[in-house]
Amino acid sequence: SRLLRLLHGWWEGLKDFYSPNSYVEIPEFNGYCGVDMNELYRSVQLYLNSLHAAVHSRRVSVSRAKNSSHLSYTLAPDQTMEDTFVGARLWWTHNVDSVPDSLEEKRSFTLKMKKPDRTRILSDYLDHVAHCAEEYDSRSRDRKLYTNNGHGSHDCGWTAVPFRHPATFSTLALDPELMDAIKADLESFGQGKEFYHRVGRAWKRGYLLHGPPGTGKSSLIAAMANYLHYDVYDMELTKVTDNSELRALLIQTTNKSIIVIEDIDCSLDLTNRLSKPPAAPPRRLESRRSVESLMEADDSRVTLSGLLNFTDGLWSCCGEERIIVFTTNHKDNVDPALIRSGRMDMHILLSTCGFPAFKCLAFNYLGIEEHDLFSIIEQSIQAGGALTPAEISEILIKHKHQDHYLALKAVVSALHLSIVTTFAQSDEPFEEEEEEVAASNKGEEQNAVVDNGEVVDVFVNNPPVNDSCVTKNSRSLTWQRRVRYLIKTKRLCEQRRLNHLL
Ligand SMILES: Nc1ncnc2c1ncn2[C@@H]1O[C@H](COP(=O)(O)OP(=O)(O)OP(=O)(O)O)[C@@H](O)[C@H]1O
Repeated sequence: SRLLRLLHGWWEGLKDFYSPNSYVEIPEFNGYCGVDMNELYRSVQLYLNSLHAAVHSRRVSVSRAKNSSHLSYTLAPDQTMEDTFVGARLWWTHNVDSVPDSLEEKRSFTLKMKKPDRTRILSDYLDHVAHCAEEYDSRSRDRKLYTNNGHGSHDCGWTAVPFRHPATFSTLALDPELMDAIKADLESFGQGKEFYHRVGRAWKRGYLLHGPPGTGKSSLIAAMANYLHYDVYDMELTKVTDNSELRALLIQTTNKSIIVIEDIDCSLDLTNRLSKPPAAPPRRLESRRSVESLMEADDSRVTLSGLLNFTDGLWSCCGEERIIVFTTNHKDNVDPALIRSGRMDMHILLSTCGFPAFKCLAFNYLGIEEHDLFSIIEQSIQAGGALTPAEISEILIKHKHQDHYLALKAVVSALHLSIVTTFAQSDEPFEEEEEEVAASNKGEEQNAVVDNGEVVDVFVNNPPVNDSCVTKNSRSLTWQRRVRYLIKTKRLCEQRRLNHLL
């Protein structure tokens, strides 16, 4: 058989010599032992998949991984597919040979091209294949949502589920300028490989999302992950035993991922750099690990310096293309060291719904782009009506089977209620002149009543937003001031009812 192999090799060599074509073999494994996977083989597989092997070749193998929503196509054995690159024609063939006395198979791709093209394009073409494969992989693979299960052992690491959050930048109700700024920042980060290498910085970026509950911090993270096709690592800091476990978790994260620590201000007492006990246990700290654990030596818990190292120490550079996101409802409660520029590069304030953001929600939930009540809603927001996107979404969901008018009227009522609530809580004094004018608007108190816990007010059908009264000295008194005055004098709703409402 040795002689036969020699003759075969000699014959193949002779054929190659006289053939106008050149052949490149790309085996699945490097060497003969079958353990060292050849990255290029996988790249070719992905590349051919990206060229829609299913369409361009007569016979393909199709597979789907467990829990995956994607079909994966590969050239069937002995099938060939043509490609072109800078004017050259190339042919890929998939070879699958059975290994004698074994159930295993030996797989490889053969690339055929004209001999002159080999020196001209081969190296560039293979770079192109690897690059396209990487792109395709990051766009088409199923992404994962990881969480640290926190059983206390250092090797427990992360557990993953498929990441299928539907939030995208088009479903997100956000100020358009802010949205554009975030998208531009993400894009420049995603394409920043060369830049980060050139300036000697780790290819990572930090975002601090802050704002009241229900303003879309989690939704924005999901939209960012969907936009960049990244995995998400949702780190529960209270489940991390100490700094070395934190480091171990960091090392296990993959490139192209977003590492999220939500509610950073109440995950742990990180403002306490010295080992003194905190005044009160942090809100979400488990009782077992509360005060006592914080009093222990630094290396037995997660400390601020551990977290600082996590975000920008040497270990944070062990991967590439990673984003770290902190969220908080109270930015002031977060240690400034943790969110200084360089660690948290972009601070994003998410707050109550502006009018463009409201329009986005109205389109998403009701499918409308315009409505007569929109102008009242816009004016009500300008007048101080403050509802979070979560609150507006709730109202729209509740009324989604009703007439659009009723749904939007409910939004107007809620906006006015929020104004009334704010004014009722304010103790800003009125000027005498304002009181005088407000008191003369008797009609309003008749119409503006509280009915069954809902504000049924004149403003819905008869928007008073721009309808300001003019005082004797030609000073205008806005309707908001009148509402405030009416509340103050208990004409709008007597205190008892207001209390009930609030
Ligand atoms: N900006 C937004 N655009 C679209 N929907 C939003 C937005 N903000 C909130 N929502 C809706 O409200 C729900 C809650 O929002 P989300 O969890 O993102 O808020 P959050 O700011 O992270 O709140 P928390 O601080 O309590 O975690 C979401 O499921 C989403 O439907």
